[in-house]
Amino acid sequence: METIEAFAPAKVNLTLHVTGQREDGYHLLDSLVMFADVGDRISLRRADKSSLTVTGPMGQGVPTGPENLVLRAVDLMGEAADITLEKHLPAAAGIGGGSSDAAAVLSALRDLTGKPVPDQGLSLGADVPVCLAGKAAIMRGIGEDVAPVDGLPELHCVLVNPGVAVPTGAVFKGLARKDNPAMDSLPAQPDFAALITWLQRQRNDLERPAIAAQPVIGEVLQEIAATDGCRMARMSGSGATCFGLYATEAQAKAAAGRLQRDGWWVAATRLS
Ligand SMILES: C[C@@](CO)(OP(=O)(O)O)[C@H](O)COP(=O)(O)OP(=O)(O)OC[C@H]1O[C@@H](n2ccc(N)nc2=O)[C@H](O)[C@@H]1O
Ligand SMILES: Nc1ncnc2c1ncn2[C@@H]1O[C@H](COP(=O)(O)OP(=O)(O)O)[C@@H](O)[C@H]1O
Repeated sequence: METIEAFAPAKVNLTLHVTGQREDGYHLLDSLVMFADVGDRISLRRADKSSLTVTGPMGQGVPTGPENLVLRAVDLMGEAADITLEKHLPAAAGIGGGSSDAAAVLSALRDLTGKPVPDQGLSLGADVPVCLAGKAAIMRGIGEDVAPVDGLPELHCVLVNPGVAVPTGAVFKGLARKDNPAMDSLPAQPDFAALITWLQRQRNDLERPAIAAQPVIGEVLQEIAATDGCRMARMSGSGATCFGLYATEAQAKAAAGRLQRDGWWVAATRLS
């Protein structure tokens, strides 16, 4: 049977405004999301019974049982498959590793079988619909409302994770306010300078509670901001991964070199 190779890119929340809370406890978001050119790699083959092998430099500690989001994605599609998941992204890191893996599997099985993806995969996680869209988008609701955004410039970026896992639910619980202002409207077809100017006026509302839980995130942000050419530094998702944005690839690569520390995961990448 045919083996399919799929790429599951890191998701970066360039902004993350928490604008309210539903009765079931989930929070309403307003977030500009882009995708990196670093990510996990998946190979998948339909089978009579599902199996999963996890490999790769960041594979340690990733669940290999039915709780892994790739197996839950196969189940959701009513299929069975042998999967090898090569982990390059840190888990529980605010860059959607598990959600992006799940979305890659959903999309591969949708293409292979012609079956639709139930509810855009929302039942697997609030980040799955935007990962399934797989391109720059504004995400609203709890994550189910995804509006693709065209005309953004590619961004040179450094991602830094200090090796501490931050549980998403706990960070949301630490928010002082749930009803923060939404994003300003995004300028149409912004160039790099205009996008940076706009981004600097927006926020990640989860940064403060994440830093309270893991103060090292504050250090990471300061260290990124101090690198040559850094135009802005912010945390992605519920952390602990933070990003820096640069005008050139050379600056992003030089910054990645300077940010290497024992136990830190650092990647120079391009966001689109
Ligand atoms: C915060 C975000 C921003 O993109 O990213 P990550 O930090 O996970 O990467 C996402 O909304 C996370 O998406 P995902 O990681 O798929 O979340 P889920 O598994 O659905 O939810 C984990 C927990 O986060 C909280 N949660 C999540 C999403 C949301 N809109 N409101 C919430 O309150 C809930 O407590 C939930 O139990
Ligand atoms: N394929 C997967 N890759 C990474 N983590 C996974 C996967 N499947 C399930 N998990 C579990 O999901 C949790 C959140 O992981 P992840 O989606 O990477 O984080 P985040 O939502 O912060 O971006 C982890 O703690 C891990 O135990």
